[in-house]
Amino acid sequence: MLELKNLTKVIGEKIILRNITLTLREGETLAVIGPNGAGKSTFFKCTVGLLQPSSGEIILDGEAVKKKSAAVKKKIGFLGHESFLYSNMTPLENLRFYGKLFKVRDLEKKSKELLKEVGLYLFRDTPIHSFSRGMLQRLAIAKVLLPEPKILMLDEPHTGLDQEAVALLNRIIKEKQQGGTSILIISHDFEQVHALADRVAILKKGKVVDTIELAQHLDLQEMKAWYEKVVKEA
Ligand SMILES: Nc1ncnc2c1ncn2[C@@H]1O[C@H](COP(=O)(O)OP(=O)(O)OP(=O)(O)O)[C@@H](O)[C@H]1O
Repeated sequence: MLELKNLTKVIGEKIILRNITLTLREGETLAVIGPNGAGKSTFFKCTVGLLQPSSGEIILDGEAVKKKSAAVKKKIGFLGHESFLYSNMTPLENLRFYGKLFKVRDLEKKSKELLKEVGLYLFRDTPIHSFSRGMLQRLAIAKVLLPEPKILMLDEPHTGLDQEAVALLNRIIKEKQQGGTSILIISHDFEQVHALADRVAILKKGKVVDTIELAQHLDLQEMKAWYEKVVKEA
C-alpha cells in the first residue's frame, strides 16, 4: 500500500501541490486526471522520488520512500516522460543493464520474453537510436516490468502510441491488474482512464478536489460529466 500524506511542493514562490493525501490501495488502479497545469506531473515526480516534496510523507508498506532504499525502488516501477534508456545500446543490452542493477533473476530469459511481449524481439540487437517514439515507449514498458514491481506508476503512458501499441499497453496493464499489481496512472485520456481505472482522482490547482469509484454502472459520459462539474465548481 502506498500512502501520500499532506504532500506539498513549493517551487520558488509558487505552491504547486497543496496538502495532497491519497492512498493507492493494494491491487487497485487509481487514475489521476486534471486540467493542464494542475500539478499532475509534479505530483508524479514527487511520488516516484524524482523530486523531493517540500513537506509531507510518502509511505510504502510502512517505509518512508524518501529514504530511496533499493527495496523501495524495486517495489515501484515507473514510466515517466523520460525513458532513461541508453541510445547507443540495443534493447537487449538496455534490459541486461537495468536487470543487473535490479538483480533480476533469469535475466536473459526474462528480457527476451519481455521483448517478445512488447513486439521488439526482432529488433533485439539493433541500437535504439534509430527507434521511433512508439518503439522506445515499448522498450520503456519492458524495462519497467523487468524487476516485477509491486506498484506501477505511469505518467501519460498512452501519449504518442499508435492503436496497436495502445492495445498492447492496455493488455499488459490488465494482466498486471489481474496479478494484483497496484497501478497509478496520470492521464488526459478519459477513454483509457475509464477502461482501466477502479478509482479516479481529480487534481486541480495542486489539490485533490474529488475522487470517485468507477462502479460498473458509471459509463464514460457520466464520468466526463462528473469531471466537468467538479472542475467547474472546485
Ligand atoms: N520547475 C518548475 N518551476 C516553476 N514552476 C513549475 C515548475 N514545474 C512545474 N511548474 C508549474 O507548476 C504547475 C503544475 O505543473 P505540472 O507540469 O505539474 O502540471 P500538469 O498537471 O502535469 O500539466 P499538463 O497537464 O499541462 O502536463 C504549472 O503551473 C507549472 O508551470
